[in-house]
Amino acid sequence: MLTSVYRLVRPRQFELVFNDITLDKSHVIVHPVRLSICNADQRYYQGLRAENILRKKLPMALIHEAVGRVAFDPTGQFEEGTLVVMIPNTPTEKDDIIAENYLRSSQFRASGFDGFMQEYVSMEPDRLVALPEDVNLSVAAFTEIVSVSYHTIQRFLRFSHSRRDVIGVWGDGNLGYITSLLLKAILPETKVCVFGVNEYKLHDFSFADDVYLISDIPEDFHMDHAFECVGGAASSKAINQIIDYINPEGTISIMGVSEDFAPINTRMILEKGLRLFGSSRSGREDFLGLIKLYNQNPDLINQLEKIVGAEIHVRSIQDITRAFEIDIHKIMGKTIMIWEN
Ligand SMILES: NC(=O)C1=CN([C@@H]2O[C@H](COP(=O)(O)OP(=O)(O)OC[C@H]3O[C@@H](n4cnc5c(N)ncnc54)[C@H](OP(=O)(O)O)[C@@H]3O)[C@@H](O)[C@H]2O)C=CC1
Ligand SMILES: O=C(CO)[C@H](O)[C@H](O)COP(=O)(O)O
Ligand SMILES: [Zn+2]
Repeated sequence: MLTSVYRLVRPRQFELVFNDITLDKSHVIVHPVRLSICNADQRYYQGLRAENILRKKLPMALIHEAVGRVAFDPTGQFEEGTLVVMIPNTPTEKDDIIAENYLRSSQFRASGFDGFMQEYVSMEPDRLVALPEDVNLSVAAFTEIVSVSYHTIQRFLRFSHSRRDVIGVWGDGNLGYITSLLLKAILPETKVCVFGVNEYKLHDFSFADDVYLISDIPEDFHMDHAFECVGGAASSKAINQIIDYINPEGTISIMGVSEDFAPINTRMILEKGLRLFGSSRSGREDFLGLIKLYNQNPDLINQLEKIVGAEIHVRSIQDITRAFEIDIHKIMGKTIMIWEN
C-alpha cells in the first residue's frame, strides 16, 4: 500500500515522497490525526544540529509526539478507528535491567528513522496504547513529552533520598510546566517551586507553590532536590544555580538537551555529595503509567489544556512550514498540527 511521507531534506525544506508499506500479519496500520512539535524537531528544522548529524539523519520525517486512528489491524488487538497514542521509541531487543529507551540498539522516530509526518504508519502493536474517545485530542497529541516527565519522576523516586519537602524546577517553558505539574500530582505533600526568566510565563504555573525569577531568588531559599528543564545554551547556568541552592545529598534530574558541553561546578557537587542523573525519552511502561495517572487525576488534563498553543490545519508542505514557523515565534505552549493528509 502506498503512503505519503513528508520528509525534511535540509533545514527549512520538506519533500513529499511515496513509500510502499508492506501489509503483514504483525503490524498495525495507523492514520496519524494530531501531531505536536517538540524542540528536537525544531533543532532539525532550523539546522541547529551539527553538520555531520544533519548529513547522517536527513532526509527524515519529523515528529515523535502524535496520536492516530487504527486503519487496519491484522493482529486483532485494536478495532478499526480506535484512537491510539504512538510510542516513538522502537526497541529491537529486551533487557532485564536497562530500560528500552536507553538501549543503544533502540531506534527513535524522528531521530534515527522516519517520524509521524506520514499519511499511514506501520507499527508493532506494542508501540500503540489505546486512549479514551473523549480525551482532548491536542493534549493527547503531546502525551510523549508528558511521558518523559513521568519517566524522569519515576527514576527520581528511585534515585533520591526520601526527604522531599521542597523540590525546585528550573525552566518556565513546556517541559518545566509539565514536570512541575506531574510532581504536584505524584508528590502532593511536596512544595514545588518553579524558577524561570519570564514573569509572564511564570504566571501560568498557578498549581505551583511558589515561582521565582532566577535573578530574584531569596538568599535563604533551599531545596532538597531539583529538576533542570531548560536545555540549550542556558543549561550550564541553570545547573550551576541549582547546585548553589540545593541542600547536601540532594538529587538533580537533568532533562534539557544542549548541543554543546555544559561546564558545571564539580567541586560543589563533590562537597555537597550531590547525585546528578540524566533522563531521555520514555518507553511503553511510562505511557501506561501516565494514562493511569490521568485516570486518577482528571484535573491534569485540564491543566495541560492550558499549554495547548496554536492548532493548525495541515494539508500541504506549505502548511507544515507555516506550523514550524509559528512554533518558532510562539510565546508559550505546544504547537499542534491537525493532520489532514
Ligand atoms: N530529556 C528529554 O527526553 C526531553 C528533553 N527536552 C528538552 O528540554 C528542554 C526544554 O524543552 P521545552 O520546555 O519544550 O523548551 P522551552 O524553550 O519551552 O523551555 C525552556 C524555558 O527555559 C527558560 N529559561 C532560559 N534560561 C533559563 C534559566 N537560566 N533558568 C530557568 N529557565 C530558563 C526559557 O526562557 P526563554 O525562552 O525566554 O529563553 C524557556 O521558557 C529542551 O532542550 C528540549 O529539547 C524536551 C523533551 C524531552
Ligand atoms: O525530545 C526528546 C524526547 O521527547 C529528546 O530530546 C529527543 O529524542 C532527542 O533526540 P535527538 O538526539 O534527535 O535530538
Ligand atoms: Zn521530544
